[in-house]
Amino acid sequence: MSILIQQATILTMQDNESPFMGDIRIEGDRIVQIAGHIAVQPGDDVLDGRSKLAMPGLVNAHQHSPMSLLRGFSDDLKLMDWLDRKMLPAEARMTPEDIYWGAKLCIAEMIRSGTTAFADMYIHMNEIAEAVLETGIRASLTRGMVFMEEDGGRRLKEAVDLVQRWSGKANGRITTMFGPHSPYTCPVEPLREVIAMAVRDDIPLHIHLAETIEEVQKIHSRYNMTPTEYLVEAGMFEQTHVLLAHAVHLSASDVRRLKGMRGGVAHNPVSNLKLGCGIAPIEAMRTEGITVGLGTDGAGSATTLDMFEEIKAACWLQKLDYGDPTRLPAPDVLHMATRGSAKLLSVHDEVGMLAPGYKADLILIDLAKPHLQPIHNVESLVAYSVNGADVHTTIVDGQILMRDRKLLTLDEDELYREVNVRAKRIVEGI
Ligand SMILES: CSC[C@H]1O[C@@H](n2cnc3c(O)ncnc32)[C@H](O)[C@@H]1O
Ligand SMILES: [Zn+2]
Repeated sequence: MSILIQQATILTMQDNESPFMGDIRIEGDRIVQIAGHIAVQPGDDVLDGRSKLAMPGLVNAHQHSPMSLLRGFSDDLKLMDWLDRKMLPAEARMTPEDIYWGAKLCIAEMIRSGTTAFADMYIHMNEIAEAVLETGIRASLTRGMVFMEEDGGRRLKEAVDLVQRWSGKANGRITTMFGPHSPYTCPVEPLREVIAMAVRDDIPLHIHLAETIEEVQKIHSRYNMTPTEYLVEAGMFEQTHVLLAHAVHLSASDVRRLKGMRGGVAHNPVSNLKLGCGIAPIEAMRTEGITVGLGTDGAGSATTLDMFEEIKAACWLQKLDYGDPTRLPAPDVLHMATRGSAKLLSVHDEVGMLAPGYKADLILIDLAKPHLQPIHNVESLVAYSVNGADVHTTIVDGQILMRDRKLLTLDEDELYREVNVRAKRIVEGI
């Protein structure tokens, strides 16, 4: 199967390369050529790129995909109340089939808004993997582990099974991590056990860190440390790649401690804003050379999975925090949402950039709209003006998942019927 995109404005996200007009040839799952003009070959599926911008698909570095079923069910609460009183009781009622449909709802929204890969942490991960397999998106899947009660090793066994069963599946679209949920739900013994297993088998870790001031207080009263120090003391950063979600409440010395870490931080500005968590010190992390990517968190908290909203919110927060509009400029935030997040998912050697040899994970944005004209600066336009509804075409692994805004791997009517019935049953009486 070959695809030829003709005469698009191309933003490759390669270092020091300005946007230019040209063609992109895709063969199988890879980009094979990018040039000013590429001849059509027999059998090519030709996509008209005129008035469109081709860029790498966005990578959502922190998600809880089935929480799309809980979007709008419980808003305007503090994180711990929201989790304990609303989310956990609802999750206890979710069947594996609910998880499957919730993940599909989430994936539909992501494909529609230009996300081509995501990092997920949840329960019943086999069903999420099935949804990823069917829909064609790329994902790094993690069985989230809360160790506050003895479970006879069930969660850890499920995490190991996920890795063994799904790593590298779907032509490499599916990868896996281990997911101890957070410092406040993982006492040191099981945490050390997971870290040792991750080191032994070279499996990356995905964990929430320092999301709220309450978490900082809790960890301080339990261990007389910051949440970051707690993970450092447990040996988390010694030999493993770690994806840290949130990292809002880091002291200056916490940031220095993370310098040189493998992996990095998934910044979730919309969720942090909505839950009133605080502003993550993104500019300080970047100064220390820490990789920062962007994520949404689950739709239960963020409400939207549109990464273009995260891009805007990330810029606005750093500018506001420093009282300085030069902070987190457009090219840097786009780097975070593509190459930065791809690094957090350990796929940066083939995802996050448009280049020959890279995976064909890309989007076409329709620029023929009043809010996207005139075009002075493509990167500014993408960061500050584009939104998810402007995405015209989404391609992952060389497969077109959305064309002219029609989803090709999902039946939306069936999807909306299923999720409405299931969502109502799950939340009833909570
Ligand atoms: C055990 S699977 C993952 C677990 O995480 C919960 N969750 C969703 N959003 C957040 C958040 O912002 N901080 C901490 N935990 C969160 C989700 O409800 C699942 O139970
Ligand atoms: Zn989360």
